[in-house]
Order: sequence, then C-alpha cells, then structure tokens
Amino acid sequence: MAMSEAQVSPAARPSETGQSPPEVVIETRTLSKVYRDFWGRTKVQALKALDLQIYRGEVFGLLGPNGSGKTTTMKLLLGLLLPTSGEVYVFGRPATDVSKNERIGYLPEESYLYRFLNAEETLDFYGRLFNMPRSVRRQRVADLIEMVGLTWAKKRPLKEYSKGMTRRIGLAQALINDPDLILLDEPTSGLDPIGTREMKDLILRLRDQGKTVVMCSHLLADVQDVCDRIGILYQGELKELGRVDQLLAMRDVTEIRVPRMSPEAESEVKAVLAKHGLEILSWGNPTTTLEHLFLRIIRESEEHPGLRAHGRGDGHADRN
Ligand SMILES: Nc1ncnc2c1ncn2[C@@H]1O[C@H](COP(=O)(O)OP(=O)(O)OP(=O)(O)O)[C@@H](O)[C@H]1O
Repeated sequence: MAMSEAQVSPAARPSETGQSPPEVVIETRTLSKVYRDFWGRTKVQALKALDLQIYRGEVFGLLGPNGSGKTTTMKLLLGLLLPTSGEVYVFGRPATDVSKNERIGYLPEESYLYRFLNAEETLDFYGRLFNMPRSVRRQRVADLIEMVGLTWAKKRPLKEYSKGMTRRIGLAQALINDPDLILLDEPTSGLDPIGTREMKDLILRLRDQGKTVVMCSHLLADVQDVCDRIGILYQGELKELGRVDQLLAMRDVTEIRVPRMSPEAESEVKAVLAKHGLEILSWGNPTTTLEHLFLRIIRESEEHPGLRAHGRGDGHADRN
C-alpha cells in the first residue's frame, strides 16, 4: 500500500522521528497453547512461544495457513482461552482480566446472532449488555447501521440477510462499545468487491481515529491493502514479522513510472541503460488491479444505466 507521510502508522514513527515509543496495546511473551484431549494428553501444540507487540493506532495482520494458530491467538487475547505457558497483556492488563474486554470489539469468523431480531434490535440488545443509556444507544445504533451500509435493511430479520450483510452487522456489533482495540477474524470473507472495499476503508478509518485493529485473513491482497505490519504463523510459530511495505520492497530492482513515452525517448532511454550494462527486466504499460477495474465499472454503470461498451482491452486502465 502506498502510504503518504500522514498515513504512516504510529508504529513507524519513533525510528523515523526520534519521538517516544508508541503505546503497546498487546504484548505476548513466550505465549504457548497446547490443546489436550480428554485424558490430558497433548493433542495439538497450537501456539509456540509467541513474542509479539502490537502498537496503538496500527492495523496488524495475522497470517498463516489453516490451523496455524491465528484464531487461538485471538482467543488468548480475549481471555477466552488460557495459555499453557507464557503471558498475554492487553492494555497492560493480563488477558484473563475480563474488564479489559470493555475496550475490545471482536468480530469472530462466524457471528452467532439472533436470527429473528432485525439489525436495530440486535445492536440495541448488545448496547444494553454494555449498560448504555437508551438515548446514547439509539444514536449509536443508528450511526453504526449507517456506517456499515445497512440502513435500507435495518428492519429485516437477520435470517433474511446474505452472508455479506451478516458480516456487516457482525462488524457493527463488534463496534457497539466504541472499542479501542478491534479484533477481526476474516473481516472481508463473504463480501463482494464493493463490500470488501467498504470494509477496508472502514478499517482504515478506525485506524485514523487512533484505534488498533488486529485482523486474520487468508485474502492476502486485502491484508496488503490495509495492514501496516504483519506476522506470519506456520504451525504455531511466528516465522515473519514486519512492516508490509518493507517486507514487500524489492530492493535490487528499480522501477520508474513516467507518462507514455515517445518512440524517440524510448530508444534514448534504452541506449542509456545499455551503456550502463543494465538488462531491461520488463518494459511496457503497467496494469491496474482487478479491484480497481471492477469498482470503476460498477461506478460507471451506476452513473450511466443501460448497455455499456465492454471488452476494452485497449489501455484505458487507471494509472494506479
Ligand atoms: N478446541 C480445540 N481442540 C483441539 N485442537 C484445536 C482446538 N481448536 C483449535 N485446535 C487446533 O489448533 C491448531 C490451530 O488452530 P486455529 O483455529 O488457531 O488455526 P487458524 O490459524 O485460526 O486456522 P484457520 O485458518 O483454519 O481458521 C489446529 O491444528 C487446530 O486443529
């Protein structure tokens, strides 16, 4: 993700500006989890000696293949599971201290919501669990429904919701208590490209408000798009950790982008490169992303209903 100076997360700032270190929101120290069977025998070592710090105001992505320990880590952070060994601190308190959960919002991989309640009733119910006064609750519910784009369906029972709509109401529920830390398990799963873009924009908005977001996802393009830092788990071990832009940078390749070149300029540039003994690894027009193309077509179709000329593989791609 190309980040402007203003977008750089607090996690990146100290080394660049010499300011005081960022606030640590999550800290795990040699955190391990073993699932045991009925007789107490080791069944699965789900997490092995995880050392991790996550800072205020960053979007952190936890990646890994199926069964690598992502959900286990989330549950340990929430205090839903107890570690076999090691420590977990959230907001400086042990994860088992449930009072810290008042500052956490959690979107599980599958939301278990009451199918016969509508969106308003669902959020009102969760607002009541947080002892929110009626007037505050009413406003918060309306704001969240608007934020996740479900105003048009707010009176429909959740059993009629599509997977994408269910994901949205799940997110609204996770945000009901205006949490400082938001844990999202597969936030974009089941969403169409528009819903995915909206979810990603929402995550970035939460980050810009100073919230901390930790997300697990198999959708790597989404992770690359929104995460400041990632950790990659494999069989319960942290194999890689770092800033996305730094991990993905190809330091031994130089890329230059200029507006379309004239044939004369092209041959001159090629001559200069040859003079310096530089082999051209690729030359041509860059491509846009499929997400960009899809969103542009939908936007244009909304603005101009009716038949659309298609099949333009002729270089009309967006520049970025
Ligand atoms: N309750 C449980 N009892 C026994 N083993 C479990 C339990 N929950 C998870 N495991 C095992 O722990 C390991 C890690 O599981 P976890 O659900 O944390 O992985 P994950 O990375 O979230 O996977 P996925 O991408 O499939 O959601 C897996 O081998 C899983 O089978």
